[in-house]
Amino acid sequence: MPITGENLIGAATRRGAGETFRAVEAATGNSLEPAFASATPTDVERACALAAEAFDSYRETSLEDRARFLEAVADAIVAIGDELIVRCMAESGLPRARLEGERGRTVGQLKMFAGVVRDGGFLEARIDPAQPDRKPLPRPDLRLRQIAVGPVAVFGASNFPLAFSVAGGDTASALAAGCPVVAKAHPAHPGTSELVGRAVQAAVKECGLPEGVFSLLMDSGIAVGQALVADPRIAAVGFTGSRRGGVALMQAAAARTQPIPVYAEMSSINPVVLLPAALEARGRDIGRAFVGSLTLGSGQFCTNPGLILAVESAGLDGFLQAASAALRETQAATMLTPGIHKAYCAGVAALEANPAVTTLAQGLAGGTHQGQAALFSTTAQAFLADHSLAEEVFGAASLVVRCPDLAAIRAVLERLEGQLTAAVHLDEGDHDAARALLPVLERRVGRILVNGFGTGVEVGHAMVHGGPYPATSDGRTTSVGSLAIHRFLRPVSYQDLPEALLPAALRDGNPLKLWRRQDGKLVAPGA
Ligand SMILES: NC(=O)C1=CN([C@@H]2O[C@H](COP(=O)(O)OP(=O)(O)OC[C@H]3O[C@@H](n4cnc5c(N)ncnc54)[C@H](O)[C@@H]3O)[C@@H](O)[C@H]2O)C=CC1
Ligand SMILES: O=C(O)CCC(=O)C(=O)O
Repeated sequence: MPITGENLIGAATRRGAGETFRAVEAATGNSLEPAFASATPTDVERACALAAEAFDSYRETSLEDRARFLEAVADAIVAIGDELIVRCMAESGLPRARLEGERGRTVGQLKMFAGVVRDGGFLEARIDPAQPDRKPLPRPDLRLRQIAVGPVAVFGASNFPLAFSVAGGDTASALAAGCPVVAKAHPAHPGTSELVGRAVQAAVKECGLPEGVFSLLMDSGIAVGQALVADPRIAAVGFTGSRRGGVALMQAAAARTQPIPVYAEMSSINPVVLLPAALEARGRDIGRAFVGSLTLGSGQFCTNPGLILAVESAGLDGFLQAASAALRETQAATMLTPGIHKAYCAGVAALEANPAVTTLAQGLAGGTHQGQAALFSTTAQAFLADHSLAEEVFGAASLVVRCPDLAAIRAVLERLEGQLTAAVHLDEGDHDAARALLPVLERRVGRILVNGFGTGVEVGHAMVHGGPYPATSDGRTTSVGSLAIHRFLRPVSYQDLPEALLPAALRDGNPLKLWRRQDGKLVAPGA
């Protein structure tokens, strides 16, 4: 499939008339062909108009047709073949095995949402039958279902060019909910974006859906994204990226005449608590496993373990020795973009220059575009006194906070902003300490895990990939897993509608065979 550098606007391909730009080969910094041209305000307007036009018909597609469409998108992505992986490797610097795995996750995610759609549970159908004889007042017939919110703007992430990008979790969950999507390609991987975008475009056509169900816009800067969020036809935004970018989109959305929700997944340092019994029993093993998680994908995971908390002990010394030894042998790895590499180097330099911070170990030095892993330590007292130490350094750097006691660990956790994950390493002897920390962790994070690290999010039904601000803009939601669909739904009540006017999900006789809540009680289809 040739990459042309065009915008995909509904069924059409259209060369933008805005500023041109090229993808950059992450490993070398060289430009890649072809030239991409940024979309213009007219392109944004056309994509949003088509999305609005498609909305009423797309959101009422049958559950089976919508599920088949999601599967067709998955199949079309697989059908691109190796060309997708090769282009993505060049643009992102990520290795083949990682990207093949990420493609599997992307396809699996689309198929999971196909299952969610077929099941129909997301409609949350509820029926409170009329009680005409109720005293003192009769009760009306009330029926409720969830409907799609409207066209969704999706901003792909630089660090997951497939699973969190053009046909990633935000797009899959929005399409599953019944929302058309206008995606804004990340300028770090425009070729990958176009290939995936063309696969979605082909699936829309193959399934006979209105063309406005999907569009893809290119931009070297932020103008297209700003125009998209400001467009009155866009009803919600999905974003993964920097805190600065996410906050800018939240502000743009809030400044609209009709404000809309922005679901932004932004920054997180993912505290890891090492409890005393676990450290004493296997501090060295935990140290080696920690370095594996820290350096995965050159540390470019929002779930990266950026903060380690432990009480001073021989076990902690063992952890630090093993982690430092493993880190010193770690190869430097290509980072996603020169900008991300520069930001990482600046973050590491700031830690090195901080008098309260000690450099424990560094990975092997690398080339111009490669990130060198680094491990630092400080004290709980210094951490609590210096807010800059809690800032995300996006890459393979982590800070160990040496604590005098468990109370200091708790004080550091209380100081942290919202996080995506917290990991606790524990043995049975640590259960009392862990129990005492759990309420703090629940207040701070979206996912609590034991004896592991947060990198590598499982896509499933019980997953929360979210957390209080600034981990995300709305801690009540998740961007991974089937619950992500709820970001793009809203409930509507139908009072006293004649049967002929009711949506199928709420009709007598339950034609869609849904689980429904009847007078508050869950009733199985056919019951
Ligand atoms: N926490 C996380 O999951 C991630 C964090 N990052 C952080 O973000 C930094 C930069 O990485 P990027 O991926 O380029 O993130 P970014 O936030 O700068 O850009 C992400 C997307 O949002 C758009 N955008 C950014 N600012 C905007 C604005 N003001 N108005 C409209 N659109 C805007 C960009 O064009 C891009 O499409 C990294 O160095 C890292 O610190 C990056 C990737 C993931
Ligand atoms: O750890 C993962 O699998 C996902 C990480 C993520 O969401 C991100 O880095 O943006």
